Amino acid sequence: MLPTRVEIIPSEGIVERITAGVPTTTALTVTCLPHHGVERTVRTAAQLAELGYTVIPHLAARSISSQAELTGLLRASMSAGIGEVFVIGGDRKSPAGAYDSALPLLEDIAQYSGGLIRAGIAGYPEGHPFLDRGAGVEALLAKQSLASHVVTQMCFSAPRIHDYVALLRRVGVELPVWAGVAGAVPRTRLIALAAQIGVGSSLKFLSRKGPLARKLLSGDHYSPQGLVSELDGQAGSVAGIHLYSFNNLDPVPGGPDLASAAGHGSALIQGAAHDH
Ligand SMILES: NC(=O)C1=CN([C@@H]2O[C@H](COP(=O)(O)OP(=O)(O)OC[C@H]3O[C@@H](n4cnc5c(N)ncnc54)[C@H](O)[C@@H]3O)[C@@H](O)[C@H]2O)C=CC1
Ligand SMILES: Nc1nc(=O)c2c([nH]1)NC[C@@H]1CN(c3ccc(C(=O)N[C@@H](CCC(=O)O)C(=O)O)cc3)CN21
Repeated sequence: MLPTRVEIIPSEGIVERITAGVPTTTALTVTCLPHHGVERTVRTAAQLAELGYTVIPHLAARSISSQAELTGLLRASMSAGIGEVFVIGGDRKSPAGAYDSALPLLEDIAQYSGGLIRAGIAGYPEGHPFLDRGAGVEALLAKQSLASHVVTQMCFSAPRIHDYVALLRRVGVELPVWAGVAGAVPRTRLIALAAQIGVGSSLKFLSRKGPLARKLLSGDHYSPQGLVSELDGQAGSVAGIHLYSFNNLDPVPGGPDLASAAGHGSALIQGAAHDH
């Protein structure tokens, strides 16, 4: 069974919700949204790390204003026992400082942490709103010597993820790839979020697939369980599952109890299974 990490948004009250319902054995990643800022991400990640979770804060280059701010963020992370971050350009329209994309930030993280912090970088199996496929792959090639793994944008198709991993291997990207999978979130919210973050085309792809799409998107909640089983069944292609929870941490009514979840049999994945 593939290892799973659960992505959360550092919104008000999230630490309390997590401690109430998520076992400390669940690895968590904390997003960095433009309107939240990076300090909030690192503060939340440090709190959760001190409570015993393995936590990976997202550092968005365009939200970091200076090298001094970066060293402060790294110090706070390392003193909470955090040994890994996820580095992205970030959605901020104009950069807050000199870091305008992931690469220069990765370089400074390696330097200031003395190579002690691992870094994940983003991959786009479904394409990207403004990076064409070639530019996306070029960016990965430029970053790979400073990174430990790739995490994909939300994706809804196992073959598409496998094709993407094969493409990366062909062009010389050797990093382990974690497949980005949407959690058991309400279907209408998932569709709105997908459009917002630029994976709308991926959902259109699904809608062309007739009965399969209807099955995936039917019921109140999307269920990632089928996709996760397919990825599990093809061991060796992906290194793990990165579950975008969108803070939907509550077990779906009638689903299994999240607090008793183990491994990636997490209720966050299984919760919506009864929908189908
Ligand atoms: N996949 C994910 O989980 C997430 C993706 N994103 C968004 O995906 C985009 C690419 O980020 P990375 O994959 O880290 O690429 P990157 O930072 O390595 O950049 C690749 C290329 O895109 C340009 N670029 C990056 N962010 C930009 C932006 N906001 N506006 C205009 N140009 C930009 C860079 O200058 C560079 O030429 C960003 O907009 C990022 O915010 C944001 C958060 C999470
Ligand atoms: N372009 C891009 N930006 C991202 O931030 C991002 C990706 N792609 N792809 C993968 C994940 C998905 N992410 C998301 C997407 C939406 C929300 C979201 O729920 N936004 C709420 C605001 C939440 C809040 O302020 O507490 C919204 O209504 O916009 C959070 C993280 C973060 N990641």
